[in-house]
Amino acid sequence: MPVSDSIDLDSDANTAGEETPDGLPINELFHSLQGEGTLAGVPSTFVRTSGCNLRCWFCDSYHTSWESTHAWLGREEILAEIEARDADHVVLTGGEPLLHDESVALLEALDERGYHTTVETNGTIYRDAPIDLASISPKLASSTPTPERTPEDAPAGEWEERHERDRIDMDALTRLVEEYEFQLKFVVTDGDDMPEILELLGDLRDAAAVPIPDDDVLLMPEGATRERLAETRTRVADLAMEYGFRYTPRLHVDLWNDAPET
Ligand SMILES: C[S@@+](CC[C@H](N)C(=O)[O-])C[C@H]1O[C@@H](n2cnc3c(N)ncnc32)[C@H](O)[C@@H]1O
Ligand SMILES: Nc1nc2[nH]cc(C(=O)O)c2c(=O)[nH]1
Ligand code: SF4
Ligand SMILES: [Mg+2]
Repeated sequence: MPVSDSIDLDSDANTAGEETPDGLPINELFHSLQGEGTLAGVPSTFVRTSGCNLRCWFCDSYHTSWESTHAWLGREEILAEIEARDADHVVLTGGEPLLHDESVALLEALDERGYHTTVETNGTIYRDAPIDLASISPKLASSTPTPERTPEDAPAGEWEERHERDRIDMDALTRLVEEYEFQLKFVVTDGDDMPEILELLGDLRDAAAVPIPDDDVLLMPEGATRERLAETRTRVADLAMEYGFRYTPRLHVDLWNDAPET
């Protein structure tokens, strides 16, 4: 059920506007199977924050980035919604969840309660928090919203420069891989993406004080719908075999296509 349907939007904590000290802008909160990465298939509660510092043209969470919509939920309300869902894995995603100071406090509260936490992040922001798996998806040049590749109704061109400037922060990436158990999950369309992935990995391996095994590098096919995935996934699986990286499916798209709260 959409969080906006299950929660009283008129309560003070949900007033749209400034970020409250103990609350987060929440786009949706739901129970599903982890669809991506090394924990694919694990029953998990997803907490999707609103707001992003990037604007990938392909973003499958349009309402957290291009057209940010949300309810404001207090920390205790979020915890109660999570506890009501009975999964011991929690996935904090967005939007970009690490934009928000409050994400740290939420992760601390989840850690105290014994949850396994995965944070889905674009890797541009480092925060010190109890994160069990940093699921980092650095954005390649092919994600940049050029005027030809901007979603319908979105402001054309406006975000191109900013996205291109901010999509890689080597210091943040380095700290994330050094401090947390991690996976690097690249969204791939075709072989043209591979030189940039190899270059980025080379730079990160030079910068980081920890090993970055190929086993922790995952190629994920670009596609927010079954139709689109049918075009990209075999090509991306072939690239994973060719380069010796892992392939990750997008199980939730196979199972539920682009339905919300899946
Ligand atoms: C919506 S993002 C939120 C977390 C964070 N902003 C990020 O990009 O990692 C969650 C995951 O979905 C991936 N993603 C978004 N749109 C996609 C698409 N069209 N095809 C494949 N993966 C996509 C992102 O790369 C990321 O791994
Ligand atoms: N089932 C499911 N698995 C996911 N893994 C990462 C997701 C995300 O949007 O961050 C996601 C999602 O949206 N749904
Ligand atoms: S960084 Fe993540 S949430 Fe932000 S626009 Fe890209 S895919 Fe969407
Ligand atoms: Mg998703």
